[in-house]
Amino acid sequence: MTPPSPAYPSEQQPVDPTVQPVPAAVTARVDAADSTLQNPRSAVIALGSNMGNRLETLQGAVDALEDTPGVRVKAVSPVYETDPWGVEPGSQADYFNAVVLVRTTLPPQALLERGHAIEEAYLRVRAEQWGPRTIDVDIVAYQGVVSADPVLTLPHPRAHERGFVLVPWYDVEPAAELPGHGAVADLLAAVGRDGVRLRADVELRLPE
Ligand SMILES: Nc1ncnc2c1ncn2[C@@H]1O[C@H](COP(=O)(O)OP(=O)(O)OP(=O)(O)O)[C@@H](O)[C@H]1O
Ligand SMILES: Nc1nc2c(c(=O)[nH]1)N=C(CO)CN2
Repeated sequence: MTPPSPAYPSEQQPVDPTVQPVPAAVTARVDAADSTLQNPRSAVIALGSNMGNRLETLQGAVDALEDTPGVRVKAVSPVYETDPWGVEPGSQADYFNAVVLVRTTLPPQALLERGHAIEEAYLRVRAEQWGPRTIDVDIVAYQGVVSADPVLTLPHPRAHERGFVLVPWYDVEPAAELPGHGAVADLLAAVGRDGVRLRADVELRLPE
């Protein structure tokens, strides 16, 4: 009878058969996430609502962003009441719009997913493009990132032509630049403030 073979070959370290080698791509992703954690990025988020209690919903979205691990809300713009953009005039209720500046250790895709989760929490229905909604959370810009990926296009592909984004963004960050498009101040001068009215009687709270 042959003797049982030793548990480990005598000249080698014990090998745990349940441990798989970590692929280099995974190591690179973990390292990249580590460096993001130590180095928060700034992002600009546009909020819009034209169904239900618009102010309460916008405030809920601001609070939900602040409650997100890895997201700090740094500034919240005044609230603007705006004509629905991109649709037949009078076909939808007016929007409340605002812009939020955040610092985040989340990568762009995770920030988008958080935005979608907030939309779902407010029972947003995606029935038609530019249709009415309880809440819309758009990532306008993420640091200087430029990407044509349709799942997350950065900067937002239509931000530069939307007064309802540029007006509140300019309020909270007058020197801002939209990557690939130039200064927000110049874009705003070109687009104008038509259909974007300050609602000085309401305001969003910056979470403590
Ligand atoms: N920068 C971005 N911010 C938010 N969503 C984006 C962005 N870039 C691409 N998307 C994608 O766009 C898809 C449609 O988004 P959404 O339903 O909010 O469009 P919309 O608000 O009707 O129109 P618009 O994109 O013109 O604001 C989302 O599922 C998302 O994956
Ligand atoms: N005024 C206004 N119009 C819009 C808005 C919005 O937030 N405000 N969002 C849209 C799709 O993102 C389409 N049209």
